[in-house]
Amino acid sequence: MSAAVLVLNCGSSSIKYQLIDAENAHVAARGLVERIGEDGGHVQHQGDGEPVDLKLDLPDHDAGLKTVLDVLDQHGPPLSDVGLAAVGHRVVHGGDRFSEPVVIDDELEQTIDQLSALAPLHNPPNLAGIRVAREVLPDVPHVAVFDTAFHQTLPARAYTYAIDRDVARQHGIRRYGFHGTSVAYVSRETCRILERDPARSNLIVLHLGNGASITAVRGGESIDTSMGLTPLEGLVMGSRSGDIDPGAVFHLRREAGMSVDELDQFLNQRSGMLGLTGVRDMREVHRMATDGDMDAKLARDVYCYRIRHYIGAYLAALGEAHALVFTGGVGENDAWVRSHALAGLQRFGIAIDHVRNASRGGRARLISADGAQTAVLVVPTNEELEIARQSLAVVRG
Ligand SMILES: Nc1ncnc2c1ncn2[C@@H]1O[C@H](COP(=O)(O)OP(=O)(O)O)[C@@H](O)[C@H]1O
Ligand SMILES: CC(=O)OP(=O)(O)O
Ligand SMILES: [Mg+2]
Repeated sequence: MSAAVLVLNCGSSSIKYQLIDAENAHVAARGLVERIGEDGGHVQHQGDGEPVDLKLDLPDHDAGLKTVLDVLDQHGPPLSDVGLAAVGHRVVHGGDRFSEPVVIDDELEQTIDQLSALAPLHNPPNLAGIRVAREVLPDVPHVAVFDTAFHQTLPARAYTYAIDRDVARQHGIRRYGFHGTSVAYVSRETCRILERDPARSNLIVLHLGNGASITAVRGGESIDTSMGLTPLEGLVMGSRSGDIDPGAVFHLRREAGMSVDELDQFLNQRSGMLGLTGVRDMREVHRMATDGDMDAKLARDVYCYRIRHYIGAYLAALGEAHALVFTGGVGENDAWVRSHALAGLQRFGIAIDHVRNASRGGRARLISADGAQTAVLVVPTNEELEIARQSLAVVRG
């Protein structure tokens, strides 16, 4: 029986896809569709032949996804030959309804639609992808894998905001947490590498990508996480502010005359590293800092200090951490951020070896100093493989 899963991660203007064998982790094809709904649409595909690079206008997700299927047909491997077991969809917000992946039907589509208000940047494109994919691949089960699912174990004291309980209940205002698929994968990998029993392991997982979050994991379960009602809270991100006094929002509404939508856009798309420096990519921030740009230097400092602040909080929440793990584009590649985020934590049992930290390569590795109490690791995430595995498990029951 085929274990092939087509994994789709539909963003606002992009579609990332992989065709994966969920049993042996073999990737038969992967690709990226960019600039959907903008000028200069772009498709990059790597199947079983030469890499494919196409420029064509893609008015919407419908056109984007149909192009993916065409490219698979022409450049391989065609889905008709593969015999798909499932299509796995990344869905960012699942509210408090889903602690497991779910086979998608019309009712689930409606629920994801209702949850769009809580993740306006993420859920609408996720849903657009689901609708088109179900239409063009009607005979394959489609599975939703939620970013929020792994965090459904949060205790009430960690997910409750101190506001009027009736208002909170009525509007679903609580911490949900995101990046859960990545955190679940990375946590399991970490315990496997360290040969630790997950049930007896306390971990702090830092997912530092475009979005960034930190999670405290005890016994394989999330017990606290930095993202909240939406993926805006917590760490400083590429274009999102992370933590900010809500009073600043009222102040900007009154004094700067920003509308609610403008404020939403301001904090989600024009803040974070982009707001502080004018660029969102950490590599660019480093280049500017090296050239002496004071804003870039401050931004790096703010970014790392916020991480350290949360590590302190989660050490206190866990009592002790057996491992601290970096993942995501920044976490996996940025030795400077890793060493500055952990600076001064030796007394808490956290110390990195600078030679190990500076070593490159896409593989999981230990970077802590010999003798340090807490293992520090870099573990590349693989959300697509995790989605493929979870999707296959659901359809096989
Ligand atoms: N070598 C690098 N050094 C520092 N940061 C990097 C490096 N490579 C990628 N990044 C950062 O990682 C970000 C992308 O992270 P990633 O986890 O791949 O993103 P996404 O959240 O879209 O999945 C980029 O925006 C960039 O800031
Ligand atoms: C939830 C979230 O922030 O996702 P991403 O990092 O992909 O933007
Ligand atoms: Mg990501």
